[in-house]
This record gives sequence, structure tokens and C-alpha cells, in this order.
Amino acid sequence: MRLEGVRKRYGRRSSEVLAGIDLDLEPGGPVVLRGGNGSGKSTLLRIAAGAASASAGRVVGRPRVVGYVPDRFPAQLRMPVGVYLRHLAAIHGAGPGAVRDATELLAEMSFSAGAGTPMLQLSKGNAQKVGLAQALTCGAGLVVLDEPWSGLDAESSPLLSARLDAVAAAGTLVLVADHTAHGPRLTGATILRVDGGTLRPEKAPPPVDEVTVIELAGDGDPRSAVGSLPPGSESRVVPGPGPASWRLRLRVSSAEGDAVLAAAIARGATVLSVRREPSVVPAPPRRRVEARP
Ligand SMILES: Nc1ncnc2c1ncn2[C@@H]1O[C@H](COP(=O)(O)OP(=O)(O)OP(=O)(O)O)[C@@H](O)[C@H]1O
Repeated sequence: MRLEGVRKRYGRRSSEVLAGIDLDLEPGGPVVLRGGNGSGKSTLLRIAAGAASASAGRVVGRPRVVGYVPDRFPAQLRMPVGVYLRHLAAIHGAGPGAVRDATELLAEMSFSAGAGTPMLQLSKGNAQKVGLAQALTCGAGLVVLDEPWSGLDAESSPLLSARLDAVAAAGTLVLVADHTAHGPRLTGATILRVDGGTLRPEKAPPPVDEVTVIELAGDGDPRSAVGSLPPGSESRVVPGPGPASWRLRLRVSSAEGDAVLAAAIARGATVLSVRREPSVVPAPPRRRVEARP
């Protein structure tokens, strides 16, 4: 698929948001768009997905089925999640297998609402998961995702990366706008910055530090067992086996890991496990950038 000389202007008197974009999307490696707020990433994604038209230029070879999740996923629907997934699968011409796959992916991403929950009652993150699940299981030849990691919790983010790696490896074209550290670390990602209405290649970011993942158990109030956590830490509480017991999973920077662990032990928590892992998946070798000036 190719974007040729794509230009976009919202209204005759406004300046051009996209000033002649040429971009090839090929199987085997996602394209990740970076760029400041208002630089035109969402505009470019909408045009690539076929959800908006260009003012000039054209999109050639767009696959018939596109899985698109916009930056603001429109979940203002009364229909329940299960009905929505069936409806979207039917629109995409996908069979019941797609609904089953989407439901499985939702379970993997710890979707915490039910199939009967009306879409408009979903939290931002859960609505995002529904959008992603349908886009990634509808048999799309092109997947276009606008800031897909931004609403996700820490557990679901690597799952999304792994799923995108898998669909890209299977030949699906992938175009993503992302300002987190996840997108640039997708396997074979081409990273492009949208700037001044044009695209320019961007270097992969340097590797990020390791984090320490600590799993604790205890009784009573889990907050009293860990006290205040260092900035940037993530925590997730799940019920334990007993009536007042809990299990707690912490991700803290490795520099802080020992201090957090020592404080938790001093406060009576039981340590179930401690391990280190990269805070993001290491950057793979990158293919050549295809953007043309
Ligand atoms: N429907 C619209 N009507 C008029 N102007 C628009 C419309 N959509 C976007 N714009 C303008 O186009 C420019 C690019 O917006 P766009 O949403 O594509 O940027 P972005 O890079 O995705 O931004 P962000 O990172 O904040 O999401 C902005 O100046 C925005 O105000």
C-alpha cells in the first residue's frame, strides 16, 4: 500500500496539516509515527485507514478490510460489548471465529468488564481494549492504531506489542501513531516523525533501564504494607486466597527495587517473587526506512 503526495487542509483558509506525504507500507514491519501534538499524526492515520479523504494526493492499494482504532475510541454506544464485537465482525465479513478470537484477546488483556456491559459504561482502558481486540482479530489486511498504548495498563501493554509483532509477521500492514516507548520497539519498526506536514526518519530510542517486578502477599490493607511508592512505579492488587488477604504486583525502577522490597518486608508483607525484566522489549534490528522526501 502506498500514500502518494497526500495533502490535507481543514478549510480553505487554514494552513496545510499534511504537505505532500509519500509513504510505503509493506508486510513484515510496522510503521510508527512520532511527532508533537497537532503535528498531523491522527490526520494521516485517518486518511490511510480510509476514514477521511485527502485534499490532494492518493492512497493506492489499501486492503479491503481495515482494523482502525482512532485516538478517541467512540464507545458511546448502548449496545453490549458482545453485540458490538459480533456487529463489527459482520461488517468486516469475518465469521464467528473472529468474535471468539476477540473475546480471547480481551481475556488475555485482563478486560475487567463483561460481554454484557454496555459500551458506554466502559472505562477508557477497557473501551480501548475492545477497540483493539476487534481491530486485531477481524482479518484486516491493514491495522491502523492511534496511540494504542496510551490507555492500557502495564500488563496489557507488552501483550499488545506481542500481538502487533505477530500480525505484522503474518503479513498484515501495520501503521501506528505512538508517543510511548512501545511503538519504536516493535519488531522491524520503521520510525517516522511527522513534522511541518512531512515525514522524516527518526532513530530508534536508546535501550531503557530494567525494572524490578516484586510480587507480595499479605492480609489487611495492601497500601499499608508498601507505604508510598517511588514516582513512576506501578502496582496492581489482586485478591488473595483468604477473605482479607491480597496479592500485590509492583513494577519499580531497579534502582529503587531493593528499598521497596526492604520496606515491604519490614511492614510484614510476604515476598512471593522478585525478578528483573527490561522495562520495554529490546529494540530489534530495523529495516531500511522507505519514506521519500
Ligand atoms: N476535524 C478537524 N477540523 C479542523 N482542524 C482539524 C481537524 N482535525 C485536526 N485538525 C487540526 O489538524 C492539526 C493536526 O491534528 P492531528 O489531530 O492530526 O494531530 P496529532 O499529531 O494527531 O495530534 P495529537 O498528538 O495531539 O493527537 C491540528 O492543528 C488540528 O487542530
